[in-house]
Amino acid sequence: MKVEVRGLTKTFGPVAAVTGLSFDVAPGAVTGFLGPNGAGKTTTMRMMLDLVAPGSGTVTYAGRRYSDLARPSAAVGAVLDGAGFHPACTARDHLRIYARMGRHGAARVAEVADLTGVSAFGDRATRTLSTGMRQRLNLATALLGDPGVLLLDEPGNGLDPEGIAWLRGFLRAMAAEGRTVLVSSHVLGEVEHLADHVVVIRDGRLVLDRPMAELYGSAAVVIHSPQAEAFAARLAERGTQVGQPRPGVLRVHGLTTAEIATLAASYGVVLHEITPERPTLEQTFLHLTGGSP
Ligand SMILES: Nc1ncnc2c1ncn2[C@@H]1O[C@H](COP(=O)(O)OP(=O)(O)OP(=O)(O)O)[C@@H](O)[C@H]1O
Repeated sequence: MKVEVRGLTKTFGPVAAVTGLSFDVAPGAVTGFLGPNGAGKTTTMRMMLDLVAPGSGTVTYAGRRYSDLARPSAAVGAVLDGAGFHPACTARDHLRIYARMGRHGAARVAEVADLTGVSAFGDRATRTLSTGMRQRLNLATALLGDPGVLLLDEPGNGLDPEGIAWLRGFLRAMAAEGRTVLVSSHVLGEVEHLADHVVVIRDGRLVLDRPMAELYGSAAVVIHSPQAEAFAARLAERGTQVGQPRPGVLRVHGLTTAEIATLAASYGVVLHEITPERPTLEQTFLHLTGGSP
């Protein structure tokens, strides 16, 4: 289900939280929604869920507004900051209550608990849960309606490295099933190995909206070779841009690792190491926007 955000604007008194914001979120992919603290990510996501009324602009899901969806929680699953649990409720009871409210069927409780790892602490009172466990429980709640769209506000908050790796794999699998996944983060590196597409906002305005692959389009390849000088001369002869940062090391532009390895083999050049140089998302962001993230 494609999500279309068009011309969203929201002011809180004198604060312009979001201004004329438009972007699409495509199905079958993970879109990273990035911006520094206070950029307007949460406000945008709240407007996407009809929790905050926009000053102007629209959000549609496959052409329909959130309020016009027949069963919103079966179409759009969301995890926003500050979701509350009844403290005395167990994690599993919390899921049961939400399953009943959304008319999702009792069998879904065990399914989402297994999917998200909540089963491991299902009998514990929610007040005793760690931040990471709460994140999992929020995610499980969002999944009860088996929604085609997932909107997640900083879902990595409070997760340990293992939890983050799990979340990454989980969200990639959700996208692979054809779902539309939007994940906000103020840590640009967090979505680096997760998102297919990035939407970056700052001060409530769109800064960048493009496929992740394009962010790395101009990356160089660094090679180590005992015949670096000879190889550099060969590459330069065929018009390839090549630099030599230090003896035995070359930085090659405009060729893939496979093309370089094939050329080296054809020239009888031994390579010890061949590494695509991927600038971090932070560096790329700085380069593209000329500001600090
Ligand atoms: N209810 C509100 N009343 C007044 N100002 C608000 C309200 N909600 C948000 N703001 C302001 O709107 C701006 C955008 O905030 P928002 O929470 O959307 O940013 P964010 O990108 O989610 O930030 P963070 O990464 O810190 O969560 C901020 O200046 C914030 O102070």
